[in-house]
Amino acid sequence: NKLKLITAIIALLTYKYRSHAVGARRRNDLKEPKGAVPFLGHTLLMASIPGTELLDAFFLKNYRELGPVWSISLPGIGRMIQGDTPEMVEHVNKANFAAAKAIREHSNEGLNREVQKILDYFDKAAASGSEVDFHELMHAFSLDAFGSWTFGESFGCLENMGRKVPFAEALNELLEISSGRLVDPIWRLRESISPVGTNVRQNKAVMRQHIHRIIAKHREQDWSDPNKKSNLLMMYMEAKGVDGQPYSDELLVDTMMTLLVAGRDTTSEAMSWMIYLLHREEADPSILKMVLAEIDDVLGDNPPTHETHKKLKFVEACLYETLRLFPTLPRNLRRCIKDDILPDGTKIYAGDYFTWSYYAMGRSERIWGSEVETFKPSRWLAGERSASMNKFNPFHLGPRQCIGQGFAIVQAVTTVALMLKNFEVTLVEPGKLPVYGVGITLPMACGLPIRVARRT
Ligand code: HEM
Repeated sequence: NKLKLITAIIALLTYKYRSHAVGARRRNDLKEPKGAVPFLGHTLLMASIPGTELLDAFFLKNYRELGPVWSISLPGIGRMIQGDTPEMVEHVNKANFAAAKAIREHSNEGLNREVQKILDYFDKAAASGSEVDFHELMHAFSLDAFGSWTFGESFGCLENMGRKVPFAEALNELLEISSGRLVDPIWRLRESISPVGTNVRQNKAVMRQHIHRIIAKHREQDWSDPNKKSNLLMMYMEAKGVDGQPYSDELLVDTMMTLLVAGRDTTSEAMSWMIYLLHREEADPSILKMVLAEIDDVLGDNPPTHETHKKLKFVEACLYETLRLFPTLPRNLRRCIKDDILPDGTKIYAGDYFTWSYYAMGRSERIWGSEVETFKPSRWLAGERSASMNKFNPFHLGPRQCIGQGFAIVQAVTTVALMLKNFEVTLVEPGKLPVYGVGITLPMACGLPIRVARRT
């Protein structure tokens, strides 16, 4: 009898979960990619696609074949409804989030100092004719620039290219591990029984101790000195939380870690994709010409300042256009807290995930029309800019907008402007589209080899 009962339960469960994952609701009203299996839903399908093809071979493909609304189910996660229209993304994000305050304070001085290190590095590479992995260089630079701006102290990655910087190593390893979690529903179990869990703890400790040291150093300085140099960490140390109390050191460390993780790869990878798009074989040469003309005109022989960067409108437009084609935060998601109906009538239930792909939206003919494939910075210039922003913002719009947007734009625009003002860049493989890596952001899996020559 027991055996019969067990068989009956298994048969019942197999019937119930015949086409979707355990824990997810069955939805006949939603389109789904073919390939779901009992209990596991779309897990095997997703796992069968190499991470380096996931955005194109899964998200973009399904968007093109199934339309802007479709859905998958994954065990341990549940139902994920993918909705890639500006209206749906806006609707879901109108939830009651407290608006984050944008970080507007940043110092050009620290940034210019870090960019100078790249120029020195390029000078050596130009003299020796050697290749530079631009993608790797940008990762190192962004971490240093972030340290300079946030704590008034660089991490020294640029000076130590090719050598190990413990903080950077720990960060890289942690980012890689967290990217792996995205495609592995049982990552908790895997990490608890493998050395990966220990790695996570050790790397976190390296990073946290470093930031604790910097906080302690800041506490020792004379805060009454009117000439003291301020930085972002000091602003947080002076701020008070909702309870009226200053932030604890643990919270300060968490905050710095969050900013670091949110800001380093997104910005550095954006610069890599931008340099690629401006110099690839099929690039329209008139665009680079306009970039150079603007840089020469605005910067002349002076270092960039807050004022000059505001005038580099075409360079900024190139950055936005880069982020349309290669959004360095390629996907996003929200967990719905209440039952809701999307603007197209699709029902979404509490506990379901709503997900959207900036990558698919940036490449959608439905949204951009026939020139979707063209790198056309002018769509982000006055005249077309607000229409483009309404369709898509790679920094997100509304209350959950990226708080580092201002910093990212200043950093990317200033850095690219100073590099191109001084150096002519050539891609080693101008006809080859870099393969993107697996990640929360959009890295180049094999880097971006370039050569540089002093611009005359
Ligand atoms: C090209 C560079 C960047 C891109 C494409 C980007 C993109 C985004 C996007 C799309 C969001 C919204 C996430 C969500 O809604 O869940 C976001 C949030 C955020 N970004 Fe950025 N970001 C960039 C650079 C930065 C930088 C430099 C920093 C820090 C200095 C930063 C800090 C943050 C933080 C803290 C949030 C969370 C805000 C919140 O949840 O209220 N980002 N970013």
